[in-house]
Amino acid sequence: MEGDFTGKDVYGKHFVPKDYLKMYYSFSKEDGSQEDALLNFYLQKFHKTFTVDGVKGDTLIDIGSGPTIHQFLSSCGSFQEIIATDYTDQNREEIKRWLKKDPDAFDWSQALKYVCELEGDREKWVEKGEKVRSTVRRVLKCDVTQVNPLAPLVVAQASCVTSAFCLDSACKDVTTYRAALRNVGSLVKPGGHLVLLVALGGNFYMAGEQMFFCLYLEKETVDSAVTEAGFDILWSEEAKNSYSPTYSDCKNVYFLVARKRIKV
Ligand SMILES: Cc1nn(C[C@](C)(O)C(=O)N2CCN(c3cccc4cnccc34)CC2)cc1-c1ccccc1
Repeated sequence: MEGDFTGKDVYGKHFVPKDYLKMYYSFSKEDGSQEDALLNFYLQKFHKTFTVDGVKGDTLIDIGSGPTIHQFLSSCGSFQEIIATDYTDQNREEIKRWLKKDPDAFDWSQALKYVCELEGDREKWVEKGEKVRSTVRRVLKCDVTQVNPLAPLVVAQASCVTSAFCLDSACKDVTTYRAALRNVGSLVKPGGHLVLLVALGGNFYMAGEQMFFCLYLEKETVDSAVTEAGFDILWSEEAKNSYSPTYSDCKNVYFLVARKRIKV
């Protein structure tokens, strides 16, 4: 089942955050389920990057945040400010609902508890939520196909840029993917870090009843695009895609941490 490229307009019109969040971010009731395994993988790798390996700095920009905040749970203690961004209004609104403690916001408590357990005290999950809320200061529009993805705003280069499942969904081919990686990489200051979470080996994913395009990527394609964008890959790790095959045909999920070369 292959999907045609899902243009930006399709996202804006047909992407329903609540459907997506229910499918990909609802912890199952029984521990250790297949679906949890993948979310736990991302949370463990963000924990390794920021809490164990100590990647830190002044500002972190998250590109293509979608309607999620799981990607901030480990980094919120390592940066003075986090800027969340997304292309679609409904995703930015979903993030703002959670930041404002709107009763209709998605319940991230299971993910908060999991990350607090990784940090050694599961009971600290309420404080962790408040820390995320105080660190995510701005929620901005982004478009990775623009040379300045945050245009018309000009934002100072950041110590770290993270991007989860964005470029693979936003780029129609590898040429566009390489260009988008250069665009996103331009937001990182020299010596700063780039953290990517990529779906590998697939063509589509579902959000509710709607099919969305996913660029078919292999690890080597991502690695060479990151290197050509001016970064040295520090480490990376793959995990099997344990989502139901009806959700997506992607084979693996790929976590990568890279550092921007300092031009001498
Ligand atoms: C899980 C998962 N989450 N997501 C992220 C998701 C839901 O697609 C999203 O909300 N996004 C990314 C695309 N995005 C964009 C779309 C068009 C143009 C954009 C221009 N700039 C920036 C962003 C743009 C808008 C936000 C994808 C998966 C997934 C992927 C493969 C297999 C299985 C699951």
